[in-house]
Amino acid sequence: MEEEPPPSKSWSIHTRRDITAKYEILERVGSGAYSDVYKARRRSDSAAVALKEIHDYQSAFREIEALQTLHNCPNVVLLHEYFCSDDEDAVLVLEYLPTDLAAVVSSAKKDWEGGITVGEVKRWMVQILRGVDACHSNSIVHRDLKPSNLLISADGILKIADFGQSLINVTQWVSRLSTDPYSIDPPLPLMKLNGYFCIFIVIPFGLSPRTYLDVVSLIRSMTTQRNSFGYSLHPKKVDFVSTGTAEPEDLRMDPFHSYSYEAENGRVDDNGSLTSCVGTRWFRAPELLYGSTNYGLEVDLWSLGCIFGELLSLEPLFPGASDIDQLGKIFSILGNLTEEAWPGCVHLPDYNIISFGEVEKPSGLEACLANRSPDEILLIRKLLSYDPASRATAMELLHDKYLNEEPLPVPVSDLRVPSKHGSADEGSWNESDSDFEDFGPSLKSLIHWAFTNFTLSSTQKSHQN
Ligand SMILES: Nc1ncnc2c1ncn2[C@@H]1O[C@H](COP(=O)(O)OP(=O)(O)OP(=O)(O)O)[C@@H](O)[C@H]1O
Repeated sequence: MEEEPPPSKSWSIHTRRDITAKYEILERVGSGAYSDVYKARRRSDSAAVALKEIHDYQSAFREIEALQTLHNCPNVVLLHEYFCSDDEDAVLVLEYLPTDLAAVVSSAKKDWEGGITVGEVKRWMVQILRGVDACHSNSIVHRDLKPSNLLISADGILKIADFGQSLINVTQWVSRLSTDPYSIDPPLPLMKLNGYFCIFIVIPFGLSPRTYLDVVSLIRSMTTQRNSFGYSLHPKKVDFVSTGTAEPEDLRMDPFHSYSYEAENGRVDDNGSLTSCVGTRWFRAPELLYGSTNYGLEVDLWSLGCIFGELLSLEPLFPGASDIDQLGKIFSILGNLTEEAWPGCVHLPDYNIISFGEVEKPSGLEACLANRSPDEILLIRKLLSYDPASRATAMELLHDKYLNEEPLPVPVSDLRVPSKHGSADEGSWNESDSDFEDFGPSLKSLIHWAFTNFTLSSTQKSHQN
């Protein structure tokens, strides 16, 4: 009798000998816009791992770069290893984390009398802030912070995951350029940041995944040497940033901005136009909703405000059904976005394109966070500031009075950790839009962009001097 083909046959990951030799694939545990995630058992020691098969190579590279940079951060998911070849999807081997913060909120809402205790809320917040602080200290913008991307181990350790949209904040580095990249022969853009030399490389579109990663590891493994300008590169003090997936014109405006087609209901926008859509709508900062192309790490801080608000109220703060509705929901609570609230906001690309009626009496955060203490509301307000520069940083919040006074954060071992289940909210998370990257043109024009920017920075610097 002919044998039934195993159901796994259609899953490409099951045909990957290099992977199946080391890991026994057990079941699919999740999927996102770019990936399928499987639970697996490592054959050598039976440890549970997650195999994340990423169908978009740019997203895979971003995630690999970010997780390598953040390796050993206790509140960031651990990347054990990855598999990558020219003609197959990248597969990341991650520590397996069985649940997430969305499940905590959902369980608290449905099953926990009194919801999440203040001590628990504080412990979740501290863990999230530590993870975000690690990202931001490494100039990594996550850009898609939301409860379902905050994974949790069975013993209550929260870890930030899904760095597929993350980017290194090139703008910040370029503006802090303190050496002349043109003095290096052969020309290699070199930046110095906090005593670290950073090499700026432009990755051309079309480079095969294998070659890309070879280039990356070559740069990482550079040994100590003196270049013609007299700077020595220490292997542990060399990092790199890469880009190369957008039009040079676009990059000129925003080096780390990911231009994308916004997918609504699983399809590309009717007009097919490029948008500045990153992150999940409910957690998206107003500057992004208004099409900003020079945003910074602060977009994550707005998302944190939304996440913390949800931890306190067990409801999403701004559950917008479209981008316009999203802004409408924000204004109805916080008031209109005006020059008074954020000087310069009128210059946001879409500010004069989208108009809203005046909200005479915004309901205020107090209305959404009924029964919460003034300190809790104040903490959320520090994050949900319209002016990105006024948002509290993750480090500042870790020192916030609220988190350091009684009741103190409970020990991690006292946290209630629900198993992950199909919650009522799940559809809502999935409802979030996703981005499909558009890859850009030639290496030559990208390099041109990089050098133009470096010229500007150098010129600005010499003017200052
Ligand atoms: N390390 C892990 N351990 C256990 N499950 C995981 C892990 N990583 C991801 N998952 C599961 O897989 C799902 C999809 O993963 P992830 O969010 O990283 O993918 P994505 O394609 O980038 O998703 P999104 O559409 O949200 O951007 C997660 O919601 C989670 O359920």
